[in-house]
Amino acid sequence: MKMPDMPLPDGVTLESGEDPQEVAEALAADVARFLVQRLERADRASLVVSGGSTPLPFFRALSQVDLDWSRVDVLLADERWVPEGDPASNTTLVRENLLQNKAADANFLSLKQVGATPEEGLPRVRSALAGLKLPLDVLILGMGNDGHTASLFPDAPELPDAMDLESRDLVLAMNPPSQAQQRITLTRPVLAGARYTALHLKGNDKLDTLAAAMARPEAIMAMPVRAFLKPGLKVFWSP
Ligand SMILES: O=C(O)[C@H](O)[C@@H](O)[C@H](O)[C@H](O)COP(=O)(O)O
Repeated sequence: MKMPDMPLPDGVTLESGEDPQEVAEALAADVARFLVQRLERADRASLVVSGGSTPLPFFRALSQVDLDWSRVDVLLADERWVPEGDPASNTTLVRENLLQNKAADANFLSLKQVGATPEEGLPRVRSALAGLKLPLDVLILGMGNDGHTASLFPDAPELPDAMDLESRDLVLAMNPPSQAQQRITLTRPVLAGARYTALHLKGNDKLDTLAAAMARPEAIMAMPVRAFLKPGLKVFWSP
């Protein structure tokens, strides 16, 4: 694939192409290879995906892959606190596009549980995730142009807790004033421990944001995605 001319932090790789579909398929093939390897060594594997608009072709490509999906636990890195079926629901996006075809046998662990607010729903979300083994196996992150990833938003009052590497919380409620919906997110220590991490980006604007994130690696609270620009990260980008 063609690479944009961009210096990357040590150990971070970039795969890029002109065609978003082709890049999504390359990511799906890479993820599938990793999942198959994990399933040779472990009873189950976890696959953590992000919502938003970028992952749709990746979900559809991955859903066609032949592997033992009955041993894969799928969950979201973050969710908007809206009912299933709402156009903003990441759960609905995943159910309709990833948990289909060959992947219909996967076990889905939902971050959206009963409760008027994410704070109220947290105990049920923790119960839903009780069987999840850490470290996570595969993590696919997205990124917003404010430098958020998952629901680690720079303007969320809960950000210091969610970014705390000493925190033992698996999930936290997030209330960023910039967002239309309340959120729930896996915390940084959980996300950052994943065995395989990819950052899936689409659009020239995202490349500019990535360059801005790389320019000041230490300022992670201003752009939380910076916390994930570390050795082993695979960036997949298309215009
Ligand atoms: O629920 C969400 O919104 C996310 O999980 C979020 O972190 C997303 O990955 C980025 O905002 C990128 O979103 P786009 O793919 O729509 O640009």
